Amino acid sequence: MSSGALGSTFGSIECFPKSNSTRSNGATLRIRGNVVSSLQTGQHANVRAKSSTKLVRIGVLGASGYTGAEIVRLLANHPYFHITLMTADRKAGQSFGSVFPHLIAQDLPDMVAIKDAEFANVDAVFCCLPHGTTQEIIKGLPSAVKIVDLSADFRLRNLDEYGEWYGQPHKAPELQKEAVYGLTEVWRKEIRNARLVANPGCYPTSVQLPLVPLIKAHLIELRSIIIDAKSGVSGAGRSAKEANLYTEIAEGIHAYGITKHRHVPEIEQGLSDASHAKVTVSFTPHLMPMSRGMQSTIYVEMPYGVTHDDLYQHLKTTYEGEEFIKVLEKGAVPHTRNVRGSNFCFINVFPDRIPGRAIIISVIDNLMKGASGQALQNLNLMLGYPENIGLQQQPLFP
Ligand SMILES: NC(=O)C1=CN([C@@H]2O[C@H](COP(=O)(O)OP(=O)(O)OC[C@H]3O[C@@H](n4cnc5c(N)ncnc54)[C@H](OP(=O)(O)O)[C@@H]3O)[C@@H](O)[C@H]2O)C=CC1
Ligand SMILES: CC(=O)N[C@@H](CCC(=O)OP(=O)(O)O)C(=O)O
Repeated sequence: MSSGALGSTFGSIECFPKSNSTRSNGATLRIRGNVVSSLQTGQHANVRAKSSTKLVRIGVLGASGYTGAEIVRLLANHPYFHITLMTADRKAGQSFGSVFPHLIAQDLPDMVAIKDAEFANVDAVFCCLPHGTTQEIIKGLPSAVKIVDLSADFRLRNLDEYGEWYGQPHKAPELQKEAVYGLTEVWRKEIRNARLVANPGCYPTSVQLPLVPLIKAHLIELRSIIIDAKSGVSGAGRSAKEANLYTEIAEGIHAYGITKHRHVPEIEQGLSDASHAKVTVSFTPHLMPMSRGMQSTIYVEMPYGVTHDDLYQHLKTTYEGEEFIKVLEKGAVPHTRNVRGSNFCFINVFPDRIPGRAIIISVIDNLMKGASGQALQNLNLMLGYPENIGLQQQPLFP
């Protein structure tokens, strides 16, 4: 099912295939007319819809962090998912509304420490924990529980590479084998059947969405791919760090992780899969004085005879039916502010003044398509729902 078809499905939920109405955990979902209208009329009606259906029980591990809070925000508009477990570390024992007052209107369980979490009451989890802590926790989950892991712990297939870039040996190699990489528009078929999805990093999402189709179509040279990327500060998580103080970030921009950022092997794995050859990239991330948003400006060389217009047309055709990937009108510059708070990725292609080269710009919201938005898109797919449920909010502006 392409997400292009989902727009119409969303407005006529009674037409879901029968197979989508019975869950493997025995919970039965009855989709009724009132759910359709509640989807269209927002939160209040949505609560009504939730109470009239048997819901998928969701755990949010690391709910007191930025990506956890974003999942909770999105699930407020999800008619079939209901949060039954939330965990925190330093903030365990606190109510979610006291930690995130903007979400105080939701009826949610208090946050507990992982050691006190009761997984018998969950059907699926979003794991929003720091990398390194995630592997052991996931290893202990009941096998029936579906998992979308937002950390980097299951993204790299090569465990030696994981050890090298993350500075510690992998603690769950057997689980790594079953993990499916969650770049939805590229691995949709595999994600549908997965139990464990490794949600991509934010930078790798913004880079691979434009480059994977172009590489598959042999429209760019594999050598000399240069990625200049910029992120909002929420990309670094919510825990206090001196380098992320307002005074260190405001009114300036700086590069970091030059030549050794841990997203390099993830990007190279995805591009190498697309080309069936080893691809290497120059990648330099920068920190920007904004809370959310991410831009990757990508400089590529084209084979003789290929023009930037060929790249543009190919991306336009590839993503024509996709709800969340928008290749803009020719010449329009993607702005991070135009995707803020949404699951969109905006892309465009420009000719370089140097013949034979092109410049690709891709923007996302790092907390949405770069993390929690894509994670929800994936869990929807894994559980047989239309992938856009809970994700149709438009960008915030200004
Ligand atoms: N922020 C972003 O844009 C993106 C983040 N990611 C990844 O998603 C994951 C979560 O990121 P983010 O939400 O930004 O991080 P935060 O630092 O904001 O949140 C981390 C969460 O994990 C909890 N936690 C920390 N240490 C432990 C531990 N040892 N055991 C159990 N729980 C713990 C924290 O609890 P408490 O606060 O109570 O201490 C908090 O709930 C990370 O792996 C990150 O790399 C991926 C893509 C983008
Ligand atoms: C601004 C900032 O610090 N960003 C983070 C990337 C966030 C992300 O996607 O991290 P994971 O790969 O760990 O999931 C960083 O550069 O480490």
